[in-house]
Parts: sequence; C-alpha cells; structure tokens
Amino acid sequence: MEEGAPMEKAVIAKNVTKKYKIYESQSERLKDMLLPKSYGEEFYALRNVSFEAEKGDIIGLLGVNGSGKSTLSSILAGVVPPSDGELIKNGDSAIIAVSSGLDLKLSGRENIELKCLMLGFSKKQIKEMESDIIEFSELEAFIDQPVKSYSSGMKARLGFAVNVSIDPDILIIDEALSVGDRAFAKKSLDKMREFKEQGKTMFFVSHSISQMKEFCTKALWLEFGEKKDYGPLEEVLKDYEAFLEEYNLLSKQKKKEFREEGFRKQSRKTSEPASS
Ligand SMILES: Nc1ncnc2c1ncn2[C@@H]1O[C@H](COP(=O)(O)OP(=O)(O)OP(=O)(O)O)[C@@H](O)[C@H]1O
Repeated sequence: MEEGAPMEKAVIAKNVTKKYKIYESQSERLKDMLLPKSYGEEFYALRNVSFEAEKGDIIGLLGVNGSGKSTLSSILAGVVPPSDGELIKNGDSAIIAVSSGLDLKLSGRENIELKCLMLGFSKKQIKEMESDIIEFSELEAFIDQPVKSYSSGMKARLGFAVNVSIDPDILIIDEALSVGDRAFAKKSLDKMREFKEQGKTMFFVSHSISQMKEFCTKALWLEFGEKKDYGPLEEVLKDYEAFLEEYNLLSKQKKKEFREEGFRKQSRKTSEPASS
C-alpha cells in the first residue's frame, strides 16, 4: 500500500451477538416453539463483539475452548447469522473449517460443483476451475467417491482446495491446518502466504501460537463470548500467553468451572450493549 494512503475497512463488527436457547428436555423445546410463553434458558455464545479490520489485516482469533471463536468464524463467513448487532463486510468471504459444509452424501467432485454453483460460477467456469481444485486437494484417486468415506484430513484438503480456489477477498481459516498431514499443511501455509502478499484479509483460528506469530498482524481475544482484547498481535499475545500459563495449570474440572462461571456472569448482565 502507498505510504499515507487511507486504510480501507474490510470488516466492521458492531455489537455482534449470538444467542442460543438451551432446553432441559425435548418437550421444553417443543413448548418454546408452540406456545407464546418463552421456555428454555438463553445462552450467549457471543455477546456485543465490536471491532474493525482493515484490508490486509490477518487476525488471529484467540481464546480457550468454548470462548466463541468458531461462532464468530461462522458469522464472519456468513454461514450463521448473528442474533443481534451488525457485521459489514467489504468483499466476498469464504471459510475453511474442519467441518466446512461439505455434503457427505455427494462425491468430492459433486461437492466442488455444488459449492461453486452456490457461489454463482457458471458451469463453464466450474469446469475450468475443477482440475486446479482437484490437483490442489491431491484427491485425484478419490474425487468420485462419496465424501462420507473420506478421512477428516481428506475432507479438510477438499475444503481448503475449494475455498482458496474461489479467491475470496476475506478468508476465514478455522483449525483447518490441524488435521491432515504435514505436507498438506505446508502447502496450505504457502497458499496463505500468497494470500497475505496479495493483501487479502484473513481470520485465523489455530491452537498453534507459532503459526499465529508467523501470520497474524492482529489478534482478537475472546473470553466467554466477549471481546477481552483486540490489537496488534504482540500486545494481545503477551497478555494471552500469561493467562494461558495459569489456565493450563488448572485441572479439567476447574477449567470447566471457570468457563461455566464466566458464561453465567456474562448472561446475567443486562442487555445493554457493551461499549466497543
Ligand atoms: N448450535 C449451538 N447451540 C448451542 N450452543 C452452541 C452452539 N454452537 C456453539 N455453542 C456454544 O457456544 C459456545 C462457543 O462455542 P464455539 O464453538 O464458538 O467456541 P470455540 O472458541 O470455537 O471453541 P473450541 O476452541 O473448543 O472450538 C460454546 O459454549 C458452545 O457450546
């Protein structure tokens, strides 16, 4: 980018919130659907998350299990709508996740065609893209087999190949490099480097802090579905790593209690939007 050129926003999130209802039983769920009175308990998987991403930012989503990273990834990708708040995106987005919306009954090839059709590509364009996608996925021998027969690594390869080939402006990568073999992970990382050089905006969920350090320029730390911190990677990581050091000393039970208590406190807050 030219020096002094104004930053271009890629994503603006304003109080993005995702609520789920938790029911104690199937009958409670049915009553909630059929009767005017509300049943079940409201649970905020994300609450009032606000931030702005500039074009070319690569943002690591940090947070322990259940903090809301995948929920935010799905909302950023447009796969799941927020319950409240607003998300403005400047460009197309695509998500690469371990369970990235593949139809298990269809073959690998049919999944490629379906995904590309859904994105508005013509049959002719799809035919042209198909061989590159198959080659990238390294699934030539299995491409006409149903995806349900694929290993999780193979599914991740297919998902990765399709989503990078459609050349989105905003790419969300949710733990997609954690499955599969090293050689494919390296190839995927190379593709991400290429995207980085092209100035694409990316969101990256990974349990590997070293991968985060290599790629990300910024980090967004989620805790109990809320934004704990957002800023330059090094600054956020410094506090997050110190937190993790203590958190990792906790027993499994204590970690669970920490999360449950955090979400309980968060859900007791009034519905007033938090400041961003
Ligand atoms: N469809 C759903 N219905 C109810 N609760 C949900 C649903 N999806 C996610 N949640 C809950 O929302 C919270 C946030 O989940 P999310 O998967 O976004 O966290 P995460 O940070 O990605 O966790 P992990 O690192 O374990 O993948 C969790 O408590 C999860 O149980």
